[in-house]
Amino acid sequence: MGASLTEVGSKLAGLLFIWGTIQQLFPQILCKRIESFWTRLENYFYPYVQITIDELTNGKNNEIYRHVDTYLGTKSVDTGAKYLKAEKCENSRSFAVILDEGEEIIDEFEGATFCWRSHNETYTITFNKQHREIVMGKYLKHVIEEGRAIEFKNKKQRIYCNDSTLTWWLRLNTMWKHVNFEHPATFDTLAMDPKKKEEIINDLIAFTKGKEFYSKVGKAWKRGYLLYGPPGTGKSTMIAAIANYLNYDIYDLELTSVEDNLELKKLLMETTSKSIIVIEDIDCSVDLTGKRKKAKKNKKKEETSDSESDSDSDSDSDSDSDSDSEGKKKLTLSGLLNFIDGIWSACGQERIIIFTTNHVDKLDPALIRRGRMDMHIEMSYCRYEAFKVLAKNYLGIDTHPLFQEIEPLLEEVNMSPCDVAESLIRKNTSGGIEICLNNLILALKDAKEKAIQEAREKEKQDSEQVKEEKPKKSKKLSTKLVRSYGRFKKIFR
Ligand SMILES: Nc1ncnc2c1ncn2[C@@H]1O[C@H](COP(=O)(O)OP(=O)(O)OP(=O)(O)O)[C@@H](O)[C@H]1O
Ligand SMILES: [Mg+2]
Repeated sequence: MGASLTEVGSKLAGLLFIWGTIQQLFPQILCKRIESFWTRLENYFYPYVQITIDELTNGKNNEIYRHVDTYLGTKSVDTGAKYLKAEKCENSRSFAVILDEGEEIIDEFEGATFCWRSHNETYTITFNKQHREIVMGKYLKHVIEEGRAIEFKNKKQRIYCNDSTLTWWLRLNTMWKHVNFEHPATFDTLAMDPKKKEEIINDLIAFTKGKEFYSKVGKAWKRGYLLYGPPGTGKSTMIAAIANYLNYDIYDLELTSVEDNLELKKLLMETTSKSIIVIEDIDCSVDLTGKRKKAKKNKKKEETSDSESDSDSDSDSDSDSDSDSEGKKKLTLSGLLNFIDGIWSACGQERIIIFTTNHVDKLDPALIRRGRMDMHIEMSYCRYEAFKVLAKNYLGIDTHPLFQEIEPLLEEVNMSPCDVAESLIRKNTSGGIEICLNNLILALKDAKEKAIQEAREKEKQDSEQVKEEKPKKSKKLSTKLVRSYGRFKKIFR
């Protein structure tokens, strides 16, 4: 009896085990079958994929969301979306129009259709799964680039300066101080030879479109311009015109406020792409031997203690200017050269470096060699073509009978565009165009007369100098003759 009970028990246990196994196995297989069937059914009735772009990712602003926002804002006009929001964006010249909550728009790209929906600070894009490759490979990239380009076009330009008066804790955050840049200069208002102007504009266009070229030839994407010429010929105005043309920010680097090479490097690292780094009057900022001139703030000190400054400058010239061998921190020419085209100079992309000077001959050739300063642009005195631009700007005229008189005078006289503009700017106060032009003619004649007088005086001075030197020479000759006569006498005595 006991044996038969044990047998029944073990058989029951076997049956329970098989039942458990069946229970475990079948639902999974069944579920999988149902699942795959459902997916097939879903794909058949709903063959779409959805991508979500949130405004915040890990608590930080999602850059892609912003670009999508801008892109869809501009698309909303063409697609006839009805529910929109207008927003004033920080650092933007105009307000932005974006999709309102729940609004949808349809966008098309390469024959594919995409449905965008704004919902709860999120954008969702829905598309047919057969367009997955287009979306991943091209479309999203296109949306981001377009959005970025629109933002760039609308952004307010800024001008930055390196401020040595910033306290050290503020400098930890940034070494540059900025204000909005609102200079009205453009290439249209810039008075210079039209061919030269066109050449510069073409060079700028080639540069901005040169991303692939620069990467192909293995060069950092940057370009250097040297602007040289007498005062008042439009060097600073040209910088403003370039910045406005490209919509770039300007970093106005005051070298005399830079402590040492390391600080220069830090300043460089804090500049952004699509910007112009300007060093004005470069010949006044850095000694051509590579030594740094005293910072402006130390000027007074120098004046009061001449002897101190003498010994200082001596020690400067004694030391090897391009090395920090004595552990002294300083800004050197080599530091500046590294700033322009050392490996660190490639820490940002699409950057322009501009130097200006009144004395190009004073600059170290290493500083302005091609490759560092790719284009040397001479800003010269106002000739007839440049004058016509100024006349158009200041007087609103293309031609005038008095131009015939002005043209030859401008070719003869060296007058800066700044001085020419000064005569033309008095249109309102002087009473009219003709009076302005006559004033200019008088100013040009005066300048011509002055130049002739100066030339005469110089000639006179030169001839007097020659006269003074002649008796000296003849005196020297006679003493020589006397001496040699003495020797001659000695020999034949
Ligand atoms: N080529 C120019 N075209 C239009 N305006 C000019 C030109 N040159 C000078 N001006 C006028 O003269 C003023 C002085 O010009 P700007 O400051 O550009 O000269 P600069 O060459 O930078 O002089 P500096 O060498 O003294 O710095 C400008 O405000 C501008 O109005
Ligand atoms: Mg200037």
